[in-house]
Amino acid sequence: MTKVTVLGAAGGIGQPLSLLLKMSPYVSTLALYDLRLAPGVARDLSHINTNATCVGFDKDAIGEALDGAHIVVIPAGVPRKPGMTRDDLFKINAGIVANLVRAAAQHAPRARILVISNPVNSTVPVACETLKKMGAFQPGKVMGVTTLDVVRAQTFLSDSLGADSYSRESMKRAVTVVGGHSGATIVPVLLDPKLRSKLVGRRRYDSYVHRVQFGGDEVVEAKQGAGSATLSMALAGYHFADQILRSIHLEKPDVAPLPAFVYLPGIEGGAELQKKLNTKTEYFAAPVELRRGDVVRIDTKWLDSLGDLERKTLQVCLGELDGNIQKGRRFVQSKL
Ligand SMILES: NC(=O)C1=CN([C@@H]2O[C@H](COP(=O)(O)OP(=O)(O)OC[C@H]3O[C@@H](n4cnc5c(N)ncnc54)[C@H](O)[C@@H]3O)[C@@H](O)[C@H]2O)C=CC1
Ligand SMILES: O=C([O-])CC(=O)C(=O)O
Repeated sequence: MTKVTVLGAAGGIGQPLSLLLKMSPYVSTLALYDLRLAPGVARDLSHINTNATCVGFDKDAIGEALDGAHIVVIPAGVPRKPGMTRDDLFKINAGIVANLVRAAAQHAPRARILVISNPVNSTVPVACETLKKMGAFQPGKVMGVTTLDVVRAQTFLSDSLGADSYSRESMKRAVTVVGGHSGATIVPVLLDPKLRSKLVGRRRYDSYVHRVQFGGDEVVEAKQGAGSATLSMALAGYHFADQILRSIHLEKPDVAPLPAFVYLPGIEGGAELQKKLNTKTEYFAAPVELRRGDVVRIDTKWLDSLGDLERKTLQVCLGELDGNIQKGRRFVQSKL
């Protein structure tokens, strides 16, 4: 019996993500919560003939929505409009994430918390610091969802190499993404040396990396003020949640370990990663190993396949990441 609660379930990401979760054989209860419309969305989904029971909750029923959840997914918050950076969302979304995480700790203390709300590089530190303050922080249970970067990195690699010879499906183990989830902090890492050699031309590599780093802007511009990526994000969020669900149900992962933006000092492999990267950063996205739905180890194998250009991209990432992290930490620490 596995309960998943979606906070922000009536939004652009929340609705299709809830639809995908309703199709999951691992979900027995799907609880939808939003400030508006969640009971309506839940009623709609509840007519689908899959086993998960889908229930929607009004704004003042967050406790009930969260009660006993094994996984809490948070896509609540405002999205970008053209001309904005993810960091511009911090003012509103940091408070939303802090309040929702506080409620999750109270009503679902054993839940894995999957943070989608932007800016992830700061909202994950907000979540972790909020939990630390409550004495409820379990590092292996808080994950920033960066799967969309991996989905894009695979799609754009196929585009860049020529989809006729290098299909999108065949890219699944060819590239991962580490670092963070905004602009220069997004670092694609090619795992297949043969493919790397095909991208060697400096300009080709640079334009590939740029497209992965700024893929979000492409969607924001194309949607002309009506929001950011929702459908591709719902799929990516579902892929990530599916790996957690499989792990809870003692099933083997069906894809290469996905990255998540996590708190390094609390997780095995975190100190090794900091040492190898020569950084003190406390948060970083890297492929993670799961056990019973929790992150138990950070994978460092990808470091062995780094090329010179990737090392440079990583240095730029680390330079930028710290400011995002400190912003999140300060937000919580300033609220005594
Ligand atoms: N991690 C990632 O890769 C990605 C993250 N995002 C982020 O996801 C967030 C949501 O994006 P969309 O779904 O497009 O936005 P949206 O505006 O369509 O939906 C957000 C939903 O959150 C709800 N909400 C706001 N405050 C809430 C609260 N306190 N409690 C419960 N629900 C609340 C709203 O009522 C709305 O239904 C944004 O911050 C966006 O930047 C978007 C794409 C990718
Ligand atoms: O770009 C945005 O604001 C939404 C997002 O995080 C993405 O699409 O990667």
